[in-house]
Amino acid sequence: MRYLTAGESHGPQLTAIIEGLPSHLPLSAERINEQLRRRQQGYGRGRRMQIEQDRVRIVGGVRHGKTTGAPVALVIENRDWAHWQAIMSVEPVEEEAARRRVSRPRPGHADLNGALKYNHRDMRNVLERSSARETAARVAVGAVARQLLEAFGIRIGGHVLEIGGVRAQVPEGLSLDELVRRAEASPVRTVDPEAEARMIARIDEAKAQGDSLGGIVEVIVENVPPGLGSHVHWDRKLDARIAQAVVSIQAFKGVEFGIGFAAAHLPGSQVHDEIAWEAGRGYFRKTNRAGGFEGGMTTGMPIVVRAVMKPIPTLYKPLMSVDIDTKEPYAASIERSDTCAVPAACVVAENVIAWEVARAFVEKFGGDSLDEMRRNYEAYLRHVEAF
Ligand SMILES: Cc1cc2nc3c(=O)[nH]c(=O)nc-3n(C[C@H](O)[C@H](O)[C@H](O)COP(=O)(O)O)c2cc1C
Ligand SMILES: C=C(O[C@@H]1CC(C(=O)O)=C[C@@H](OP(=O)(O)O)[C@H]1O)C(=O)O
Repeated sequence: MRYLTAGESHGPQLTAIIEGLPSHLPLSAERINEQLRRRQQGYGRGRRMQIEQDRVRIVGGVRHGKTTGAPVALVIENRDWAHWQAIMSVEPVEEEAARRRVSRPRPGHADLNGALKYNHRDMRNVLERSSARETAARVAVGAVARQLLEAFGIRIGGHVLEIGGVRAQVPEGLSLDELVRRAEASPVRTVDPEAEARMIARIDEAKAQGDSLGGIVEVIVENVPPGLGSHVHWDRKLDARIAQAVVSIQAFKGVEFGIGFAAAHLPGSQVHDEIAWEAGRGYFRKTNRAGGFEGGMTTGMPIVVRAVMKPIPTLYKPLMSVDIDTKEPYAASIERSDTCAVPAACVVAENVIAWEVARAFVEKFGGDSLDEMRRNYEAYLRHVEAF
């Protein structure tokens, strides 16, 4: 499976095309909208989220509620476009004022690198596409993948572990259902009410100071069969694909699986997971420090991914930059901006991970029709059980 997205932050719409979904998959626009709605929430976002009410339109590949096997095309309109039509016009615009030209690149954003690379003296041409507005399209794509995974009982949940240095305590043995229930009820998507209050206070403080905050999110995927991904070639390792997908989210800078970076300072005996077998359960690991992967393949234990988001680059109290016209030092441009988008980014991470797991699932079990996939999946489960 593959997908492409197109569209600018303040253009008319975002567009996504997904190719390679099996036929006969029931696909609900409402379930996609549910993920889009989740992405728009979260304490610390700016005014743009009050303007948008993201809803998907399925404009290809689905008939009478089910996929046909043809590419699935999705559209999400930008309500803000109404205010930006002249600035974002596809046709040439004469007046300078109608351009809202950006000439002072923001440290930490894509502005300067993109301008140098694509030879744009107006950095709006860069920021419009580098903007995390594009994550709405990726969440819609992930929400489709999620519906495929759920048809096979695979479930995904996420929560915020840290914002601005405030770390949540996650109770031992919390079920995925309970974790999701608590995170959904929290404005910062955390399971720890005490940390929640301190995270909110930190966001308020940062906002008052014209500053911004990052954090850490955790995503868990349960009921995954063993053997998704492959050890035989670098670009088929599923943990590596997930890492690429997560770090491709705007402002994400790092990813770890299971105990992650702690593996660097622990001896092997405290890092690797002992293998066991029980009648009725088959093979399993006694612990899950590996976070669900060995050799680039799923072990059958839950996939556990943590990822770091840096603070938002646009600062209301801007850092110094250079005006590309005068080459003089100037405070960077101020575009309307979020203070902290970690809770929203957690939803993005869930959905890009859903996509990668679904892609590996289709590779393993075939992607022409859902029935065919199910036959292959069930035969494989019988093979694993008998092994
Ligand atoms: C959900 C979400 C919302 C974001 N909102 C903003 C924002 O309001 N202002 C901003 O400057 N950056 C925002 N970012 C981050 C930038 O898009 C990102 O830092 C930029 O594209 C540069 O890419 P890089 O940080 O991955 O290097 C957001 C990121 C995410 C995931
Ligand atoms: C639009 C979204 O996020 C945007 C991501 C973003 C950036 O620079 O990444 C900058 C802001 O854009 P604007 O200036 O229009 O408010 C955010 O609102 C969204 O998440 O849907």
